[in-house]
Amino acid sequence: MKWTRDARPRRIVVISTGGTIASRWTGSGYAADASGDDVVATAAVPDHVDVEVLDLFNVNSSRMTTDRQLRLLAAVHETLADPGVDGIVVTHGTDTLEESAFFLDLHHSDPRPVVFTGAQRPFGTGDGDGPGNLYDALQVAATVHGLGVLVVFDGLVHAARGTVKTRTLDSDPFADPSGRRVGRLGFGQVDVEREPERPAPLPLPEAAIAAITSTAGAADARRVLPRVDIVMHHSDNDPVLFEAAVAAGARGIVLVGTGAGNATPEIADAVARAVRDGVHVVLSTRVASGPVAEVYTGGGAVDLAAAGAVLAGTLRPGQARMALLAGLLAESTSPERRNQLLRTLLEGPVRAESVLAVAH
Ligand SMILES: NC(=O)C[C@H](N)C(=O)O
Repeated sequence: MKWTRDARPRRIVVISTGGTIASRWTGSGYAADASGDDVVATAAVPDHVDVEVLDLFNVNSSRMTTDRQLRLLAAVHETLADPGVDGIVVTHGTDTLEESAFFLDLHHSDPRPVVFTGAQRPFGTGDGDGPGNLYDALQVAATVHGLGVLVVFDGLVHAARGTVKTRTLDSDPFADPSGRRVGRLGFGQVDVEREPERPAPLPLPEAAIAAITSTAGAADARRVLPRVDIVMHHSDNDPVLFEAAVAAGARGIVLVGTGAGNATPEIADAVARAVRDGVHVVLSTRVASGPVAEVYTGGGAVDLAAAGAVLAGTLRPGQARMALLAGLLAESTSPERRNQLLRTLLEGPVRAESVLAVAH
């Protein structure tokens, strides 16, 4: 379906958070530095679009934190409280863009779009890709609705869910390795090829947002924000790092298995102990695409699931961690209900069961 727009002026708010699109040379490397106004000034603005800028923070996105992601979620929510706003563009570093975009998508209940974009080449360079990406993101934010949180990069439109950074430096760094993109841009139109599948949005995590904005500050936030770790399996791995995460106070751990989500009997025992102690474990994979699936025993996903791990579907580890974090931040009464919620948040369009049905 092709989306176009009439001449009614659209009000789009650009929320600036840093990344390469705002990065300048510091003398020893690039670092986020330029303001949101400066970033917007580099780009052409589509016809009939009025842009307002909100400078939220300015970091390279490898320095993203739960605290900052909650601030971003709250800023989006407050911005959309104004019915005169037509859409939002978030400029963000590409390293963890997939995490913030998905975290926001899990909580996004408004038909107005939130569009993430950034750059692979730095601010103010002649060959920079930031200005073009920002133009496209403004175009999409002013044109579509009802598609949730989107990622616009290099002329392509992706759903937040499932889309990850698949190339470190290319100008086309994002893709869903297990699915299809949402669409593409061209000649003032947005061509939407599929509608993203999204679970029912979660309510805003009010207690966590109150904690990070409270005067009690960091101490309060540490008490409320759950620690969620990622531990990767490999040949010769033992449970030491997994157990270190439990000892550090993790309330959730993403276990990144090999293959379709496999590890060892010793890791499966460690998972069972952690789950018994109230830690939520999600099983993802270090393979680039495809779902985790209960195929193998002897420490494989069959045993990890029996030990209490919840399978991450086709979500890669960073996004599986976001679903786990969102599940832990949501009000819930019992571990069983939370696991049920996690299954809903993790489950994507490609379901392991259907793959297994073919495999048997
Ligand atoms: N291209 C980028 O934006 C990478 C950058 N290091 C970041 O994520 O902030």
